[in-house]
Amino acid sequence: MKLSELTSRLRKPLVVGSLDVDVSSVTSDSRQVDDGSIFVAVRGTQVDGRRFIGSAVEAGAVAVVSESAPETGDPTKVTWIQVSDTRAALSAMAAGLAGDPSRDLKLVGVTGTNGKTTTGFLCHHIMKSAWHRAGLLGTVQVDDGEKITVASHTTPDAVDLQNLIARMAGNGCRGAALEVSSHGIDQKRVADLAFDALVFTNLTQDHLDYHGTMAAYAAAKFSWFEAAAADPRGKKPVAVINVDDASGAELAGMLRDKMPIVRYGFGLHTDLRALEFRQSSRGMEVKLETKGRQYLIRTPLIGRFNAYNILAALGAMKAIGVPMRQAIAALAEAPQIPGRMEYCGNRDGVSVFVDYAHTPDALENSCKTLKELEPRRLITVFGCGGDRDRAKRPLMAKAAARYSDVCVITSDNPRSEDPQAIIEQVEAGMGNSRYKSVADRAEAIRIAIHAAGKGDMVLIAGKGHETYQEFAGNTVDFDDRNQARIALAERPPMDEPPRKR
Ligand SMILES: CC(=O)N[C@H]1[C@@H](OP(=O)(O)OP(=O)(O)OC[C@H]2O[C@@H](n3ccc(=O)[nH]c3=O)[C@H](O)[C@@H]2O)O[C@H](CO)[C@@H](O)[C@@H]1O[C@H](C)C(=O)N[C@@H](C)C(=O)N[C@H](CCC(=O)O)C(=O)O
Ligand SMILES: Nc1ncnc2c1ncn2[C@@H]1O[C@H](COP(=O)(O)OP(=O)(O)OP(=O)(O)O)[C@@H](O)[C@H]1O
Ligand SMILES: N[C@H](CCC[C@H](N)C(=O)O)C(=O)O
Ligand SMILES: [Mg+2]
Repeated sequence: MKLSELTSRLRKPLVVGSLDVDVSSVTSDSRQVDDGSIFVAVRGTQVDGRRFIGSAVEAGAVAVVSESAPETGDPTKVTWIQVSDTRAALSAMAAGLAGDPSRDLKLVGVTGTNGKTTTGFLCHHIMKSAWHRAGLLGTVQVDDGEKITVASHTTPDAVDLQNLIARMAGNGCRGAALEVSSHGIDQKRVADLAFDALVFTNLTQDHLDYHGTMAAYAAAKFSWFEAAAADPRGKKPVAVINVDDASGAELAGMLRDKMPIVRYGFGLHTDLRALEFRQSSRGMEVKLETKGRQYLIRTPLIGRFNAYNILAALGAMKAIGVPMRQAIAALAEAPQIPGRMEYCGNRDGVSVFVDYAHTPDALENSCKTLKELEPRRLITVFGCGGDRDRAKRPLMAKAAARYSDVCVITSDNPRSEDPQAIIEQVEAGMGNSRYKSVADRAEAIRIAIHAAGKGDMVLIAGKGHETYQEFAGNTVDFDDRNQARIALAERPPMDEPPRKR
């Protein structure tokens, strides 16, 4: 492709050099530059990508995109393009090179603090049952329609994203579900995708390390909807919004005259309304009303929060034209979503669940869900990630303490932080509740499962599907589910009642 075909997509570029150049790829990482690449020098959160312009040119870059005027290099050899927003330029060029693949399939995007992965999996499952092939992209895995691979980000960078969507379309996927993180929106990773349905699940505290304030965090989420309303890119996108959530209601108000909206929730003034919800340890039933008709949904998922995720998925399916009855039938066979309320077995009457709750709201929801199943005691093992929102640590403690009989505070992914210091910040929120702190996560899981008695439930929260634990400078293999199974298998024998002579 000629460089000129891509620069036509940029906002007011200042070009020094020739546009009649063949280009093969675009990247913001100098380490991925090849002959014919365009190097986009992004000023990142850690380093300024302009530092790598020299090495990118040496590696074969034929064009450099930067927010500053040419400084190095020879514009007769390397074309220099100055723009005001390099992340936007990266996204626009990536879409151009990939051939705007989001036009070729129905694309559902899901944003919100909690529930993106779950809703994404549900949409993917329903689309697959309706259309045979569908794509999925999110925190846990990527399904390109032919192969499933492990994901590195919730929302990958614009180049990987565009290429993955192109692969899905090429593999015959008629639709795809994509998790849209606030980082992804803010860093314009999704800026050049045309969505058919944009789902908003909820907004509660997380990621303040990145966004600074809840207002900025909300603004990032809202901007994705506003952009789609202002520039639908040839589609007629529908916003699917949880209006029981205060931010969701605010968003629906903002979008009222700008795009079609499907409002969902348990409250009145919804287009998809849950009327009743009943659960057991084996699944739940939700009675739903839409357009004056009632439906009964049966699914193996549990938890009121999952009733919301089901409404979100059904709202998205409605937006992309999957018939309601077909979608509901598929939900009866909903898959186990890795690490989301995943049942890990029962021994001696002790049952163990692993869940990815790593925000105050999620932890409260998962503890409450298990407590509602009336265990003798709920024992919760959890910790908080390092190098992430610190303000959520005592709040997660408060949420866990509220519904658990005993907590075991441990390490999540400490990353560069001191594990003990994180634990102390968690302890600050425990109040007078019963807890024990054990920094070693395997040991904490073992202690919780071995201390449990008949009728108790153990919840291991925070890491869900993760198969590693990240410490300063080293990442080790670690899987809560395996640790839970090991601890269950190694449970010491229960005290036998004394035999009568
Ligand atoms: C804070 C954050 O979001 N960082 C992401 C961001 O990095 P950045 O733009 O700040 O990059 P940087 O490290 O400062 O480097 C600046 C530029 O120099 C380039 N560089 C750097 C070194 C070099 O030798 N050559 C070179 O060209 C880099 O490629 C980059 O373009 O863009 C990178 C490329 O897309 C991401 O890999 C990186 O994710 C980091 C690893 C990360 O941990 N991100 C997390 C917080 C994240 O994105 N999470 C969200 C939400 C999770 C959820 O709630 O589900 C997600 O979507 O996964
Ligand atoms: N709709 C919801 N509302 C509140 N909590 C939820 C909801 N759905 C799931 N949860 C809780 O949040 C945890 C994470 O769920 P899920 O992975 O679906 O969210 P996510 O938005 O993808 O999270 P992440 O941002 O980390 O990728 C679950 O394990 C559960 O405890
Ligand atoms: N996508 C989230 C996942 C957090 C998971 C938790 N285990 C942690 O490490 O804090 C993040 O990167 O903030
Ligand atoms: Mg996710």
